[in-house]
Amino acid sequence: MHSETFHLPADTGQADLMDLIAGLNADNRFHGILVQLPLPDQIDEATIIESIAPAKDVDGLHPISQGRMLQGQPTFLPCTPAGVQQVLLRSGYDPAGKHVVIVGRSNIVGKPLAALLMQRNPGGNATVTVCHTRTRDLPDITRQADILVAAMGVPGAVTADMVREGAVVIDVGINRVGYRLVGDVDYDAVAAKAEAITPVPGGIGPMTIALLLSNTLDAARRTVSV
Ligand SMILES: Nc1nc(=O)c2c([nH]1)NC[C@@H]1CN(c3ccc(C(=O)N[C@@H](CCC(=O)O)C(=O)O)cc3)C=[N+]21
Repeated sequence: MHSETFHLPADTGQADLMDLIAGLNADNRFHGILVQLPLPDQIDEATIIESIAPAKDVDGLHPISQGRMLQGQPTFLPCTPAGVQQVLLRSGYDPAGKHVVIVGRSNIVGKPLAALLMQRNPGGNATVTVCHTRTRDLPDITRQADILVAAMGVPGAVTADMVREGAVVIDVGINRVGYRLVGDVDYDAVAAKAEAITPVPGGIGPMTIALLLSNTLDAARRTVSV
């Protein structure tokens, strides 16, 4: 597999980044393109993501990919949400009929995960609640979760009092605290209550990478027609 990383200076202008993407869109040595987020302030993220050819959008963040996903059509699924879905299915926790509470509404995790898990599709059929910074009585709602997904990007934000005994807890957080990598869940205390929990590191992060490779393989096989 051929792969290249383009490290650009932090002050790169929008036009230069667009030029690079246009070149990669047209270069048939590359089946997939991922623009690492977040981008610096001088660059408009939405414009950049929309400049990626949908056929190479292995990150699943292009509005065409997300629109197709929302409508339940086959497309590149965003890697972290698809990784969460796979870890649930492969661990025996089909979300169908379950109350999934997602804390966090980012374009890269919370919003697309909600769309994915509510689909009338295998791996979907969940009842989904999305919580965020303006949610009132957050612990009240998280305690109703059969499956609780922490995706707010705040280290240790999900504490044991927020989790129902026997819940399944998915920690999407990747936070660097000093030299340590920690999730959004207060792991030890929550693990004592949960039926199952994903650790950080060694949980959803590696699943995200696996789904990125899976999408890239699909792109190379052209199984996704876009
Ligand atoms: N367009 C875009 N798509 C992304 O998917 C995207 C992004 N931008 N920007 C940054 C975040 C973060 N992210 C991670 C994926 C895997 C690990 C991972 O595998 N971490 C290892 C540990 C790695 C270590 O120890 O440094 C683990 O959790 O076990 C971490 C972080 C993807 N992101």
